[in-house]
Amino acid sequence: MSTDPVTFTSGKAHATLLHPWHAPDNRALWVGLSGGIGAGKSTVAQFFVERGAVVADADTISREILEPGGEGLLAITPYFPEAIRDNGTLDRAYLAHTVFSQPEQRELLESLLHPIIRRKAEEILRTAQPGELAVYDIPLLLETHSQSMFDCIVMIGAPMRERIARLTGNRGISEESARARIEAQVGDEERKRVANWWIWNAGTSSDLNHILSKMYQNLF
Ligand SMILES: CC(C)(COP(=O)(O)OP(=O)(O)OC[C@H]1O[C@@H](n2cnc3c(N)ncnc32)[C@H](O)[C@@H]1O)[C@@H](O)C(=O)NCCC(=O)NCCS
Ligand SMILES: Nc1ncnc2c1ncn2[C@@H]1O[C@H](COP(=O)(O)OP(=O)(O)OP(=O)(O)O)[C@@H](O)[C@H]1O
Repeated sequence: MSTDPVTFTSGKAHATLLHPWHAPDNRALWVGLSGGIGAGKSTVAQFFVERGAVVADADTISREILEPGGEGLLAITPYFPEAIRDNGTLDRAYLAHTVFSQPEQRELLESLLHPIIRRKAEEILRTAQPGELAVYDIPLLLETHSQSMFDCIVMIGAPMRERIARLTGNRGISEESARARIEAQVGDEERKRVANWWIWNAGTSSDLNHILSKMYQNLF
């Protein structure tokens, strides 16, 4: 019997089953999807959306709760009053600069927002029925110690140079800002330690789609 890991390859991209896992038979399969900024999580999440999965997106929830009147904005206002504009909206660029240049400010912000984000994500994911996929797209899966929520963890990585190029090119983020966020996140070696599936998104978008299709067949 072969002990080679299961790997699907397309061009420079691959998906490898690093740690086998078991699907539950009486409820939805909960998948944690994570990876560093710009590695390709949202692209993978979209793949799952197109196949009918229930998907919760931590960044989207985080934005929603920071809208005027949102639970998150109310929680952070006493601690970050200078980040709230006169019209009651959040100055996200100002807050980003504050928290990504001062780790203790970032930890404060996270301690206020992460419990709310997690509660709202769980509300969404719990709507998935047995036989369905519940996928949580969460950049800070490891940093928030969320591993135990999931049956299967899919981690995605990509070469640093390409992540920076994709972020500065497609998303209009400055290189300095991208690097500050990368430094605030765990590295790929730590991610691989908990990953059931490891996706290396070093090829084209079509390579990524190809290996995702293979991995998806393997999930059921
Ligand atoms: C600081 C904020 C206002 C900056 O907003 P901005 O619109 O510039 O970025 P956005 O929210 O779209 O996040 C983009 C990416 O930045 C990275 N990022 C965001 N927050 C963090 C963080 N606390 N630590 C490390 N990386 C982070 C993630 O990779 C994320 O995908 C915002 O990111 C925020 O409120 N962060 C705290 C909440 C949080 O931890 N969110 C991450 C999901 S749990
Ligand atoms: N294989 C690829 N080839 C070229 N571009 C890609 C590839 N994969 C993703 N991209 C693009 O790179 C950018 C970052 O990808 P994506 O938004 O999926 O990353 P992310 O991990 O969700 O980032 P964030 O942490 O900011 O949410 C997007 O514009 C996406 O379209």
